[in-house]
Amino acid sequence: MKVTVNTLAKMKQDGQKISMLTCYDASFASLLEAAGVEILLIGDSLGNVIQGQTSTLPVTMDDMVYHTRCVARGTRNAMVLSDLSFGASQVSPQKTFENAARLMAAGAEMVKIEGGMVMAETVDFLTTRGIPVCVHIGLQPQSVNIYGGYKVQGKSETEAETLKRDALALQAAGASLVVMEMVASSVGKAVSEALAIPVIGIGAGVDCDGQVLVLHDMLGVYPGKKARFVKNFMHGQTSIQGAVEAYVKAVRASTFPADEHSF
Ligand SMILES: Nc1nc(=O)c2c([nH]1)NC[C@@H]1CN(c3ccc(C(=O)N[C@@H](CCC(=O)O)C(=O)O)cc3)CN21
Ligand SMILES: CC(C)C(=O)C(=O)O
Ligand SMILES: [Mg+2]
Repeated sequence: MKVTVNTLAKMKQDGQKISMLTCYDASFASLLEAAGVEILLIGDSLGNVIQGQTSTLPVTMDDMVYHTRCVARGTRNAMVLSDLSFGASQVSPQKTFENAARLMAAGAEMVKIEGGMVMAETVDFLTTRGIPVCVHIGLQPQSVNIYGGYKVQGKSETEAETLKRDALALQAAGASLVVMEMVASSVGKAVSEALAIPVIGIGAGVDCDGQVLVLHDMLGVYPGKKARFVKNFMHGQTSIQGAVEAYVKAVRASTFPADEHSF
């Protein structure tokens, strides 16, 4: 059955964990959805894992549209979610809509935007005009040059409160989904409990409503630096299908992420 915003909302209500993985092409799209992955994210991490860049900043909207088309052709039931690339969502709600519309025309069913409270107006603009939005809070990789590195976010009590306040404001603005990256497990739990919409964590602890990893990280084929939140699911498996099924099973059973993958 087709995974929609309603499916995801019901899964949160029923306490069923949501599995999400990044995906960049049609062959992996059909493999991932056959293994039970609910959401396929065409992430701008394709800059790192497909293009060999050292950050996501050089990725263009043309790149995102191309990979979204590839994934959409291989997908029947999973939800297709695409990142807006750096520069595509920062200028104005109007320009963001134009870029998001390109992704939707290419086969995306929801778009993801990095940013906190500052993106509330944009979230409202898109969602009132037909485009469901996922907001990416906590560590926002497109802001790596502001942070001076990929660092855990929401460390102090006040920062954690700001994160929760931002998430609530974005939900009120119409967001359907949250991705929360690299925050303490206690923050992941608090934000997931505070929100009605599902929160998908990456390095945000086991108490989020779902989990996401970069495909190449969880298959152990990315040659770059491995973040603490990454687990190689090929260990003990003899096929990629088996590794992805093990990931889905671990997310559903809340055995991933373990403490060793959390902050
Ligand atoms: N292959 C890949 N996997 C990713 O998860 C990913 C990308 N690429 N590209 C875009 C962003 C960048 N991300 C990153 C990149 C590095 C760290 C990292 O080095 N983390 C360290 C530092 C922790 C700290 O300073 O406290 C870690 O040990 O987790 C984390 C997330 C997540 N995204
Ligand atoms: C790490 C995930 C959440 C992402 O945004 C990406 O793959 O680009
Ligand atoms: Mg991204």
